[in-house]
Amino acid sequence: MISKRSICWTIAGSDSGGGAGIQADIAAIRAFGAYPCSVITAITAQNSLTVSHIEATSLTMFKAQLSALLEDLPPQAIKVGMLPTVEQITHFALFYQQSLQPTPLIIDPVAISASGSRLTEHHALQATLQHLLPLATLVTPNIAELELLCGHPIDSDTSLLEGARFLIQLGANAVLVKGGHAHWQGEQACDYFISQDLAFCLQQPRVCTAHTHGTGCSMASAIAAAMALGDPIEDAIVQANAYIAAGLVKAKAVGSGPGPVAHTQLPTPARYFPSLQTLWPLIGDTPSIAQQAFAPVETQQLGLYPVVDNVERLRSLLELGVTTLQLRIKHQADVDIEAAVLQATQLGNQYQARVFINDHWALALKYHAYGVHLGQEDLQQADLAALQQAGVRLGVSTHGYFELLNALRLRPSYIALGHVFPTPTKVMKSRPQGLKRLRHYVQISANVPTVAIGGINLDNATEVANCGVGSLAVVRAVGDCESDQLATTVEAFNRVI
Ligand SMILES: Cc1ncc(COP(=O)(O)OP(=O)(O)O)c(N)n1
Ligand SMILES: Cc1ncsc1CCOP(=O)(O)O
Repeated sequence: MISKRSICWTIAGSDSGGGAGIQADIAAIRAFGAYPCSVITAITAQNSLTVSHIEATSLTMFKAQLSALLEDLPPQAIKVGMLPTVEQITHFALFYQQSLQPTPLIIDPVAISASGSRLTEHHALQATLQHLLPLATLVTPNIAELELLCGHPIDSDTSLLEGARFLIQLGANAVLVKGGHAHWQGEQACDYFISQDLAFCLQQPRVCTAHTHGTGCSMASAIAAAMALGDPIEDAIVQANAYIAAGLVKAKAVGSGPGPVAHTQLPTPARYFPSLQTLWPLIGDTPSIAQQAFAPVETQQLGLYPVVDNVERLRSLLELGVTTLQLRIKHQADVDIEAAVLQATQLGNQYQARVFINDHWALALKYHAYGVHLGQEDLQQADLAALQQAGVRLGVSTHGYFELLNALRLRPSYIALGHVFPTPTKVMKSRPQGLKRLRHYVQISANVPTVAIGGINLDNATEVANCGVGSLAVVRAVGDCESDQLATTVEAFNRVI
């Protein structure tokens, strides 16, 4: 049963041809597993060749739909497509502020159909800029829509980014410019995401097809659906990008003109997932990036991976034959960290084990540790180029699709995927990812060794291992063991992984 918690509204026009507008939105929202509710703003008479007639819904009917839904089916996210009249735009802006804020609001600024027909009143553009954009969690223009909104030609990455920045200056929280028609980009199509503090592009080989009808509507709805289900905006965008890539590959003609993007099932196969490029200069930051892959860990199967906070426990585990370990010392003011890193590194060398140092990359570099484990925030401070050149292995934490792509970009020695289950060990900003996502993340990680972490114990270790991960990282399952139980616990994990 779909719970009330995953209701996603689409506020858009009906496409009688079935490929775009409300019809596409409902298909995409359903495919993601959210529950679609609709507010119809206009009825269009169209087929795959042309739009022959448009009638805006009366303001009374528009208001009635919004009120009916609000009363009984409040949304977890909203997608707005075609709003054909100024009065609909101004009414919705007020209604959203009074009754719906801060529900995520994804605005696809539809103004012209793919066949070239104008879909909105002349003054609708100005009203969108003035009333709607400042409320947007995300605006998702294509190149033609961005040109209309910002009033200058978009014919290069530079003009595209200027256009996106203009929308942010108007108050939009974030902008995703879809690069499907950015032909200067050549064989690769890039979707650009820009917000105040993050800028990245998602790159895919361009799919050569004429059957792109409904791509914009479906993309914005997919993002809204993923957010309704609780995904953060970056993860929603990555999934929507993969969903559309798969939809374009599978798209077919239905009438005699361009056919609609296909609506596929999730999870989408790994080959449809984009690669990520960061656009650091845009937000005034240029962290060090290694040019080459990090030194390998020599195996896809790192096995049991205890994460411990003291050198004595590390030594005991080495004596029991554990070959992958991490020293993770946090918030222990009385500990001499440098001495602990040196000892842990020396013990690792002595037992020929893989000892990773959490966070303290400069000390790991100084004492030439086997490896370092870093979180996503740490990646911006660490001298990654120096670590890679020194042959220090790199493990990276990830907590979702976006962070996974960000980690893959660095070609690390392993990728940690978590947290799989709830854990009291650490205050987490993200949700538990669960086994279904874990399995999907392993597929997307391709040949990079994977490590699962978070809430793993002997009761659930087998089902986690069955997701295809090469390693199980545990804090409590080994750290909380009495010394006399340590050997039995290690043996039990070794039988699983
Ligand atoms: C294998 C492995 N995965 C994740 C972590 C988490 O590290 P932590 O320092 O607690 O947090 P972030 O680095 O993810 O911010 C780990 N230590 N080991
Ligand atoms: C450090 C860390 N990073 C993600 S979850 C986690 C804690 C895992 O601890 P436990 O194995 O006790 O659940």
